[in-house]
Amino acid sequence: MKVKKPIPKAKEFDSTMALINEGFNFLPNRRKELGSDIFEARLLGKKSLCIAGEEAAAVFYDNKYFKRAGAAPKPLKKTLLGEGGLHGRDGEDHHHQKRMFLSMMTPERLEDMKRMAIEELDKKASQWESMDEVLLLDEIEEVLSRSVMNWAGLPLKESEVKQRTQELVAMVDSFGGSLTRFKEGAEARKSHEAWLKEIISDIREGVYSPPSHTAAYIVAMQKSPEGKLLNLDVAAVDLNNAYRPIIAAAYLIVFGVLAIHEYPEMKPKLQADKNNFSKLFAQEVRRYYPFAPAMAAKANRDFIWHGYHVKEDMLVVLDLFGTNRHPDHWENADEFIPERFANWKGSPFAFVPQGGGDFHAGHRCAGEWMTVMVMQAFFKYLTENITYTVPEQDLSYDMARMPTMPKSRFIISNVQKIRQSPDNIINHRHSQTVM
Ligand code: HEM
Repeated sequence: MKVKKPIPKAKEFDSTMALINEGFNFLPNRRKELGSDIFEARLLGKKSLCIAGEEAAAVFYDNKYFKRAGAAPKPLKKTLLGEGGLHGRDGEDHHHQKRMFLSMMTPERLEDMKRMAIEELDKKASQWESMDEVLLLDEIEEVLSRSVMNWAGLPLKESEVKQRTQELVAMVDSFGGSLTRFKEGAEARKSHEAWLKEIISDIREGVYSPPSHTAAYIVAMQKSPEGKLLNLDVAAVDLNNAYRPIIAAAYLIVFGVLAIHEYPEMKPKLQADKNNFSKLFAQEVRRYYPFAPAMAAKANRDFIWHGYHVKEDMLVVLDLFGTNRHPDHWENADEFIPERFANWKGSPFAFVPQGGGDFHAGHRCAGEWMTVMVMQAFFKYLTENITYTVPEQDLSYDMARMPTMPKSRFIISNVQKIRQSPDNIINHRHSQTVM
């Protein structure tokens, strides 16, 4: 970890606009310019400490030093995260709700999600065969949205699929500073939460009875440590948190398809899947391509770190994207090399595309196992079960847009199914193991 003393400051009086303009590169750019993995910057008018790397992540995810209450910016709560949900909780209150989320992610339930998603993908692929051009990002968003709402036990009517999918997509696509996307995300959240509140009320009144292992049932009937059902608004936010985020995997799946296109040697390796290559590939896609730029927390006490006095309530921002590419931990960090994961010793703090630390005790993403499993299964399906061509298009991606994706949203043509059934993917043994 590179630390310059005294801890340097970003050049701008307030760096919020620079963050919006530079996007994923803002934190890495400043670290490079300042020669330090720790620097001070003013963000949204608040003095903040920006940090990166394995050691930084270890401190950031230590509950002794940090809390989440009041850390997330307001616009994020109106769109991506919702208000009052798991992300902003601390201590036993957080642990209690986190246990609920993790109870949904049993191996059986993860298998259910993989099967449902691959079945939907296989149905879509049949339609793609008669289409001139397929907009892959949009199609995968719909596949994931249909399957995850089914997985979550929601009563989704065919006539509602478009609307509810668009709402999930608008919430996920809302961060990063664009006013239009913020407004769409906020509207989507209002409409989606209103729908979820009706469903939760129906479950509580016995009017609607999804299976007891589904997210809808679990959240509707979840009780606080004092034995009370969750407040309806909070229950809607948490139920949404239990399935909406899989939409983020659509962006990463499309980036994986981009990698397959740009590095032609990947396709035969994925098909052969020697030493579980598809898992290594999914991990490298999560490390290399940008999705979540950073996380914010607040210091819950005064403490000194690398000679810097972190004051209670100070905002601290961890560079997730930059940590995944930190040269201290990753050799040739800016190159796409799935094999690096074959001998990777594992670290809860150096590889943080979905947050770091411990699943139960901390804020590490509750959906990480599901994400890896779904990504791996999709990469296998897209290389083993169909063939397609990639027409001329703009596949570049804008690092200033958060979240980002290939500008063309990845178009494929001439799709042909080469297997009648998706069972080879559904029953594949190696993608059944989680992390
Ligand atoms: C590509 C897919 C995904 C990405 C990039 C992603 C990213 C993240 C990130 C960065 C965090 C914050 C970590 C922190 O607070 O320090 C998080 C938390 C969370 N994620 Fe995900 N996530 C993904 C998929 C999922 C899925 C599929 C689910 C559930 C089905 C999910 C549920 C959650 C929940 C409930 C939290 C809050 C955990 C807590 O505060 O304790 N995520 N995710």
